[in-house]
Amino acid sequence: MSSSTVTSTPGFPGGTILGYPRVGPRRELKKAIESFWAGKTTADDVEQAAAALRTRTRTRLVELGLDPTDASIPSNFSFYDQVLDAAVVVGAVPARFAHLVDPTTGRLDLAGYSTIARGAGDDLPAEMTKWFDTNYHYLVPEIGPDTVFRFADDRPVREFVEALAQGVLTRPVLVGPVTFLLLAKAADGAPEGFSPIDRLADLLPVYAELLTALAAAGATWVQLDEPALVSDSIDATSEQAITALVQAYTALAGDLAKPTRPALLVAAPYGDLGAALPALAGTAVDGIALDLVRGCLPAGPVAGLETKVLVAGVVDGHNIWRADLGAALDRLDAARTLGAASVSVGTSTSLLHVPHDVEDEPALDPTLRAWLAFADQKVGEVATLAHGLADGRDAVADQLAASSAALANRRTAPGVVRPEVRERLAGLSDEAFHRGDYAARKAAQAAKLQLPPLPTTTIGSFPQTPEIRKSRAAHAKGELSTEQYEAEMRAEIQRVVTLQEEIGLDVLVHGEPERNDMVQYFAENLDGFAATQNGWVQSYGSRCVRPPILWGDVARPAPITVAWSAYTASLTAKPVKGMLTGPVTILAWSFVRNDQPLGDTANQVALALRDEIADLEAAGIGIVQVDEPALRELLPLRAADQPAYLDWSVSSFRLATSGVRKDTQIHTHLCYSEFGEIIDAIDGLDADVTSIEAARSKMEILEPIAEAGYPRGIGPGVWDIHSPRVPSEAEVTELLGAAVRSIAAHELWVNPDCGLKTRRYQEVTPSLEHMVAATKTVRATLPA
Ligand SMILES: Nc1nc2c(c(=O)[nH]1)N[C@@H](CNc1ccc(C(=O)N[C@@H](CCC(=O)N[C@@H](CCC(=O)N[C@@H](CCC(=O)O)C(=O)O)C(=O)O)C(=O)O)cc1)CN2
Ligand code: MET
Ligand SMILES: [Zn+2]
Repeated sequence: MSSSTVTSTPGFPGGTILGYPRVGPRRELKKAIESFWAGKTTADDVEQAAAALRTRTRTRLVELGLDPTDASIPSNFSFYDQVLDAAVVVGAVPARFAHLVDPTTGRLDLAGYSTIARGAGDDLPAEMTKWFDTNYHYLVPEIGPDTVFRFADDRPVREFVEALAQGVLTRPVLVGPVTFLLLAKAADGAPEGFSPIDRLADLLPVYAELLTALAAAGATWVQLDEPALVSDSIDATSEQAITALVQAYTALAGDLAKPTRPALLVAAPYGDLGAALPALAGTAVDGIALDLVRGCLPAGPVAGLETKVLVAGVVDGHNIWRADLGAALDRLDAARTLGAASVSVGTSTSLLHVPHDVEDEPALDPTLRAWLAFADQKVGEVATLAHGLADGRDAVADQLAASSAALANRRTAPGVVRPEVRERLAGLSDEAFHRGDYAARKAAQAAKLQLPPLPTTTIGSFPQTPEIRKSRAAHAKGELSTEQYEAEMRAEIQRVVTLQEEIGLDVLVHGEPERNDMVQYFAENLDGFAATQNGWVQSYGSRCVRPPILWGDVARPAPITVAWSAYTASLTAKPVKGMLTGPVTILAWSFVRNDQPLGDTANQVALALRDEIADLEAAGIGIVQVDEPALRELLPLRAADQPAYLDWSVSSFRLATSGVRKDTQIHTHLCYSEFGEIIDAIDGLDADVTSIEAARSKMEILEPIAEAGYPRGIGPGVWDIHSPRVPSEAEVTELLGAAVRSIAAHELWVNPDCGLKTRRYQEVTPSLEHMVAATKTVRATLPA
């Protein structure tokens, strides 16, 4: 503990942020890395683009008021994902990728790194899953008893040196060792009962080595992100996690003395540390960053904090509403009562989850724009609050007044409250949430739809080709008339229908060519939402989304999808599945108003969807899929908060889908595989058919479903569409074989893991052909 007594760091008096967007305001990194993947540029070109982007970020952050000399500027760059980066730094490349590591340098090049992320040839990619309760995805590390940890890549040191050479003393950001291991899965072949966290003692020396190297390069602070400690959903009991936390930071901070190591800031974004806070405060780390937007403030002083910097995360890194600066200053005053050596202003999470700059949205209504803060505005808020904290509220009186005025304006602006929407919701009876007996529905649907056993279908989208995107961009710019644009989309639907008929699929889709994104599209067609032009946020790797802003009461001014689905149905004798995005997912992938409970907002969206489904049914569409891939994502990280969430989320889905006749088949689709824990909620949705991701985890998901005796239709994905790999017919046959062994064949559907929008036809056509051929093989094995 000797090191902490020599700490005299004042922390970050000008404020700090936990991280900043990495893809660039015009998605520069996405463009650079995708052209490398396409073989059009070299790894050096990508490195140069990345270095330019890092320089731009640092310059911008200094301009916005962060201090370039006290390590308040984080360095959190990544080519794809920070969890994969951590694995690469500590040498934990799964054995199956060992051939990608250069035997002389012991390093992975950008091509090898990309292969782990995306797969290539026979190399299946690492598993990908959601990062806490966000729409960001990380690559799951694979750790076994024999994984050799070594300091394999000094990229964090090189990036620190690069910044220093440009006059900016950055704070390198790394995924902390405890979170890294808690998020990892046991490598294939690990013995029963083995858990990656068992390897903590072997991993810590590598982190120590890295910290030592960073200190030698001149780093004064390093940030280690430990969000696993705010979540009960991670695969460890909280006592185990806390024990690991104490072990880790006793070793890294207590046993390793400064200046051999930099000061350590342990960050706990996304929620509340709970009992982990006093435990962490008892170690010799130099700073703790708390999420004071999602988390609570302890009631009084915390023992151990008196030697530490407390970074008070009062500016929301997860949403885009302008901060209530007065309330944030109150919170900072309260944070001062915890007894820390000093309090610095911070963001609650990295700013990775918000777009760059609200000033880059010229088309946004100016009234709405005044309510918003994107990453750059949030850095400004941090600087203002730091000023107010240091010099008193009078010093920032103008900014406080502007913040209160924006809030007051938000409360009273037209459209924020629409009485007719509120009255319709208040008048709903219990009946609006129930569909009636499944067995009767199943019989009515079977009689109407006449499908073969193991019906084949897709999840909705077909490839978003460059031509489709160009047309949409031209239409948005006014260069292509609406008439021409819609004619092109109808021609695309015609092609997609013909292809599905040729391949022999049983339930057809229209392919969603007219949608820029499954949430943004609906937001653009509903009242109460605003869409952005440049508000890109990284979702995974090079893939980005522009989350819409849900600012007012939601209503549907006119049918949205009906004409597209009806047109599709006119082209084929096969059943056509209508395609909507569910209320929970629309909320999860938007920036949602924070002035009323999420459940109320969800029900407003649900009513709009209920009307859309009624119109689809009236237009003769017999199957409607309502996607809820984000149902798991919004699940609160603390177990105590989960039942209330599951209650409103499931109810809103039922409100959307319960208005139909019993012979109308409702499908839903959920991505991601850890559904064991929400199996009851999936059951509660009461959908007739549910498709889920299963291929990347080799159908492991079927076990909890079979154990729970799940009673309705289920379509475990047999093709991992997140990878450009084409699965062989044999591979699909094997996955389907596994499925029929655990799920009753009459409830089993055959489909890919997810939509095909990110894929190319050269992958889609053979993969779907393999899927249909494999289905025929497996059908032949079924008892008559
Ligand atoms: N919101 C959301 N979250 C989600 C998913 C999802 O589908 N939506 N799926 C899961 C996985 N995440 C994903 C996230 C993004 C994408 C994706 O494909 N994103 C696209 C952008 C989609 C989009 O907004 N497309 C627009 C804009 C396309 C574009 O880049 N246009 C060019 C111009 C066109 C040209 O000349 O090529 C430009 O703006 O520069 C459109 O089609 O209209 C990308 O990164 O490339 C896929 C999956 C989980 N979370
Ligand atoms: C992320 S879930 C995607 C569902 C949507 N229907 C699609 O096929 O793209
Ligand atoms: Zn999906």
